[in-house]
Amino acid sequence: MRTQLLIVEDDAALAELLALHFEEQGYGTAIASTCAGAEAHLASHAVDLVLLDQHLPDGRGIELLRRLRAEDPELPVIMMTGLHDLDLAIEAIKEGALDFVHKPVKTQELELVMGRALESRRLRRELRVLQEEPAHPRTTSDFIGRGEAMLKVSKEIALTAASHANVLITGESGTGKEVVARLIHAHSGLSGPFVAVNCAAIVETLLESELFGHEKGAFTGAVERKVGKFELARDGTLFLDEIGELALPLQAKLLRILQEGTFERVGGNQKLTTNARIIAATNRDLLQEVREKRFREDLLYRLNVVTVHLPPLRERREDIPLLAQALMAKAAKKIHKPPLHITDGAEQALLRYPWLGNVRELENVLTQAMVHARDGLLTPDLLPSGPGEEPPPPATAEAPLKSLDEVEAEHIQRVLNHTGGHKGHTCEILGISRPALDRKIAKYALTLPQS
Ligand SMILES: Nc1ncnc2c1ncn2[C@@H]1O[C@H](COP(=O)(O)OP(=O)(O)OP(=O)(O)O)[C@@H](O)[C@H]1O
Repeated sequence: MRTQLLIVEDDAALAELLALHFEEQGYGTAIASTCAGAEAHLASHAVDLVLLDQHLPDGRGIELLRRLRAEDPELPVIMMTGLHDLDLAIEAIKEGALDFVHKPVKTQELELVMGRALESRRLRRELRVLQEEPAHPRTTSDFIGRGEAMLKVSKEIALTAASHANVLITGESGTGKEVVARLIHAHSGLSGPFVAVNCAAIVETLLESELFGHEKGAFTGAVERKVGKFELARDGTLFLDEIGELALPLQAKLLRILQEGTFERVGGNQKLTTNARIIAATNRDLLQEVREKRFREDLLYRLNVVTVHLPPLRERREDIPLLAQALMAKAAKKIHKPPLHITDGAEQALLRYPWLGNVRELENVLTQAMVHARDGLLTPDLLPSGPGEEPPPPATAEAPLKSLDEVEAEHIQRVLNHTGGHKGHTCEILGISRPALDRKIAKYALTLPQS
């Protein structure tokens, strides 16, 4: 996507010269000869950088700069000032201009200054994204999975990464969908950031502005213009987690973006373009959701150009020992306690356990064990299925087959027993929210042991 430059200059010959020069350099350019013209252009076009002259027929450039900064504090503006106008240059910087160049403008100097301005904007954007996002594995060595099932996944990641096609990652909660999305991004060669949005964590009305941004005054509380995740993910990846939770009106909007590559901020009429690669994830069966008319079929096919399926941990138990080591090493850095030595008994327990909350549950159980361990050993009593409790029956032909509900009820009860009925810890281990736990307790009439 071309970088869009707005030249605000009333000297038509100079404006044309600059426009021509930067068009040749690959920029998209527009010219405004007045403050009013510049503001009108900015209200209806996406602009990456403004070149602003001080003397304009309907006002001073510095005043326009002040208004532009109030409207959008992230818009980079470069002032063009007279050679001896040092006071003005200083004032412009104070008002938030990123830089200034003296007139007569030398295009080479301007190129340098513009390059710096765009780079600083990119870094600021990335910094903001990093501040918003928790750290996650970025390299394949952080991704554990040596068994058959995960080798297949690794191969899919490698094949998918460079294609830039939209990807749908499916798998139960906690199987590592976000880890895989980040790996695909890290190996894609895309220059922009990885931006994650959890579609289930934000109420529908706010999700729209989170995704698309909003204009100042678009609704009560919109005191400033907000840049949405689609804009932040420019040249990068937008990770839409729990896409199955997206409400139907937003599904329609998302479909339009995927078809046309354009969108508008909430309360705005400016058509913005996006080139973000979309990676979506879900723990739902989207085909079933389509059959039940809760998910748009056309959207599913747009998102699902490539599918990566992550099997549940209980179907790749061979990875558990290695994962346990890696997850303890990771937790050690967070809680400042050393990783534990896994005893044979504990390894057997880890291999038997159902892990309905998958890798996240394993991570939480091990972190808790590290907190409680006394002698550097991981022993079975530190794990939810400790001594005194019956291990799950082996899956032989004679063993009675249980429904998923029965297994779930039994498992949640076991974790509740382990935490002494502490709901917060139980949620952490299971990787589910507090309301979800309360619903399950009511549904299965589970009992809360007193600690
Ligand atoms: N293969 C793996 N190797 C190392 N760590 C992993 C792996 N898979 C998952 N994890 C870790 O397990 C935790 C859960 O992973 P992640 O958040 O990616 O799961 P998810 O499937 O996106 O979950 P949800 O559906 O609940 O959003 C994270 O802390 C992640 O770092």
